[in-house]
Amino acid sequence: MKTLIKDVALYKDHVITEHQNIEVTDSVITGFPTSPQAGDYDEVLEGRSMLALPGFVNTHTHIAMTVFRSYADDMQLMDWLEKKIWPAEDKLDSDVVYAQTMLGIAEMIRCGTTSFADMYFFMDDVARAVEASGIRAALSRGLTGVTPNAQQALQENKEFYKTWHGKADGRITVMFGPHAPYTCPPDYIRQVVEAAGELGAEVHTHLCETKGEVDSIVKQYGKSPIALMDELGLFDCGCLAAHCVWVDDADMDIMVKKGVRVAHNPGSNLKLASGIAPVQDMLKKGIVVGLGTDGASSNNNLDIMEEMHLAAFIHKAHTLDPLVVPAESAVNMMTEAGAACLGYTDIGKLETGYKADITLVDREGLHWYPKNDSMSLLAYSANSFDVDTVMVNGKVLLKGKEFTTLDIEKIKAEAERTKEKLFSAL
Ligand SMILES: CSC[C@H]1O[C@@H](n2cnc3c(O)ncnc32)[C@H](O)[C@@H]1O
Ligand SMILES: [Zn+2]
Repeated sequence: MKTLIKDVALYKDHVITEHQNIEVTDSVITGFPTSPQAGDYDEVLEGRSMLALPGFVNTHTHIAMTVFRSYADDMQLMDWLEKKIWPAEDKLDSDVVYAQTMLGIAEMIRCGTTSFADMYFFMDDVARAVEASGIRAALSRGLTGVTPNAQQALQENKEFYKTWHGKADGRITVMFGPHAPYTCPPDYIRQVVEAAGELGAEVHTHLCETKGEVDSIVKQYGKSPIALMDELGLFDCGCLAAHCVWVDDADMDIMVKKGVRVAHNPGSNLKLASGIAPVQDMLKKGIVVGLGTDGASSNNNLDIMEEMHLAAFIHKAHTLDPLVVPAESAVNMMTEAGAACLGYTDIGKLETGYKADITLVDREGLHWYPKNDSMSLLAYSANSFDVDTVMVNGKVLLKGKEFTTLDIEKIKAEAERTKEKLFSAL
């Protein structure tokens, strides 16, 4: 199958060049022909007025938490988790998780996302939804060491890896998902490290999200969560760490040394009043920082372009420095750096040999005029309604802002049905 994306503005090597063509063969970008003949292609996508970007990456979410959207607002993290979310999550089942995951995937595709990192429960159902929808994902079974099912959950993560890693034409990869230092005591982290190490799997965790978390870990163990996790070997697995709001210079030096990648979730951090991560310092030190939405209950949507806007804005105000997180840097976090966060080596760039995960953004909205700098317009003016076309692994999932494969009315109905079922059990 050969596809041509014709006459499109191309984001490549961190710059945007007008009037380019992209050739896709099966699942891979195979070139940028200068005079392509339409007759040589099975499918031609008109790119005039569009901007082609590497597919957007949501580096941290709990996808099926769509069911808890607008269920528990205006609370701080631990209150929110302990009083509202964890009791409700006890009632989840595989039917709810599948339906809500499909809803979340549809929302992400509509916003230009081509891959995401998830940590949750009923992960076989999440994987089935990823497989069916055509999106790409790095999935982990959420693990807590303080609950009675700690050992069973770890066993499930192992089985989940064996069943799904590399499946769905390579669109699914599996990580281990130790939830956080305050739910995973040292001995449990050691077991996770051993299990992940045996399989060669990476880990996805929450770290240093709130000041309270850091204070209590320092009090309990005499060191920061970052230093503790380093000592326990978690970073030697290859680690994607969500939040990292309350990290200091010494922590960041460890993160640089151990190649810890950060999922920055500005929307969730603002809504849960957790704080603002020192992203400008992380970037200066060379830490890979991607963007995440976190779950739809602490955001309250899965719109990664909104996170890009927030990232491009809040750090300027927080540091009183308008030069931090410039437009290109914010776009890079949503694309190339995001892909690196998920451990991908052939995704995140529009280059020959890379997987054809491509998002086309329509530049005809009034907010794209006058036609000044496209990078600036994308980072500061655009919104996800501008997303026109989404391709994952060479397959078009959204075209002309319409879904090509998903039955959206059915997805909405199932989301309603399973929400009713869950809440009637609470
Ligand atoms: C063990 S599966 C994942 C677990 O994480 C919870 N969660 C959702 N958002 C956050 C957050 O911002 N910080 C910490 N934990 C979070 C989710 O509800 C699941 O229980
Ligand atoms: Zn989270």
